[in-house]
Amino acid sequence: MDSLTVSHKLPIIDFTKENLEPGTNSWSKVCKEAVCALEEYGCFVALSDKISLKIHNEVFGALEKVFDLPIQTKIQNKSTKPLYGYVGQIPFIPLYESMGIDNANTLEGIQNFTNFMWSSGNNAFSQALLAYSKAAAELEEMVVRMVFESYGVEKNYESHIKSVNYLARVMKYKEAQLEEPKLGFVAHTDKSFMSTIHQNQVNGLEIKGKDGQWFGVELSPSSIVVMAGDAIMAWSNNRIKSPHHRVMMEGKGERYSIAQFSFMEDTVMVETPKEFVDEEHPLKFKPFNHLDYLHFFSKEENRRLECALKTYCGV
Ligand SMILES: O=C(O)CCC(=O)C(=O)O
Ligand SMILES: [Fe+2]
Repeated sequence: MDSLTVSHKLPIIDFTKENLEPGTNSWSKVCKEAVCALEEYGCFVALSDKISLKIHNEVFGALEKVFDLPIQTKIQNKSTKPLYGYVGQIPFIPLYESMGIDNANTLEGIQNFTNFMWSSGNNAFSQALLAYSKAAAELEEMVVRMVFESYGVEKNYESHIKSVNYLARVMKYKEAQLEEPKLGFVAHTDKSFMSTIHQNQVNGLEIKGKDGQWFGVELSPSSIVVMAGDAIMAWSNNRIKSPHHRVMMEGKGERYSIAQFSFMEDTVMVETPKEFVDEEHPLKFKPFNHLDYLHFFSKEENRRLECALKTYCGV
């Protein structure tokens, strides 16, 4: 990183306040901070008491165990949905390995995954992941509610939440050896509506600011990054932009992280509410099916587009 990068710091927003309920002063304050940060950076760090130290320790203990399984077992993590299965052994990002757990905030979703990894399941793993996934989903839902409220479309919130599924991607990054490239994962924007990212004690996530500068994010055990994906960018008619981010393994130790992505169900379209469109703000993106967008992005020829969303459904 060059010296200019210290000029940015991702906003840290405190979600641990007591009675953080809609209608309270603390809610309005956090709401303002969250929407401001999303509009400026596309993401922020949330301090959350939903992620207790117990949940944090158990989830990363569980991740170490699953990544220790033989590669033949890990590649059993497959899905009919594109980009939902095992990813690893990629020559240009040799430090990276990850697996996907669909419907991660339900016991059924997690057990479906554990039954492929361990012939008789793994209850400790399932419970640890489920506790984390539910807490992260609750935090995301709170942020989504704040966004809908502050843009005056809270009437759409309940139906939005009912149409969301969560994919958790669990990740392991090996420590980069001397002379080895440090790139853990390539620069990209998330294809989700929104994402949450949590890590063990090893940093590595970097965000690209609006001015093009990359800067690092330092996280404590109770902090989670909340990040806008391409779908909220389309939904919000570009008010919130999905930020470019990457992982650089500069430090010591193995990094484990868990990114949880919300995707809209197949039965609904990602669509900009009419409230966001007027003469001054013409419609930027046509309505689209979220899974179809993933199919589009998963094609090799579309992976390096500057803005896949614009190519896919830009007006
Ligand atoms: O590991 C991380 O911190 C980020 C991973 C990520 O950006 C992703 O999986 O989309
Ligand atoms: Fe990402």
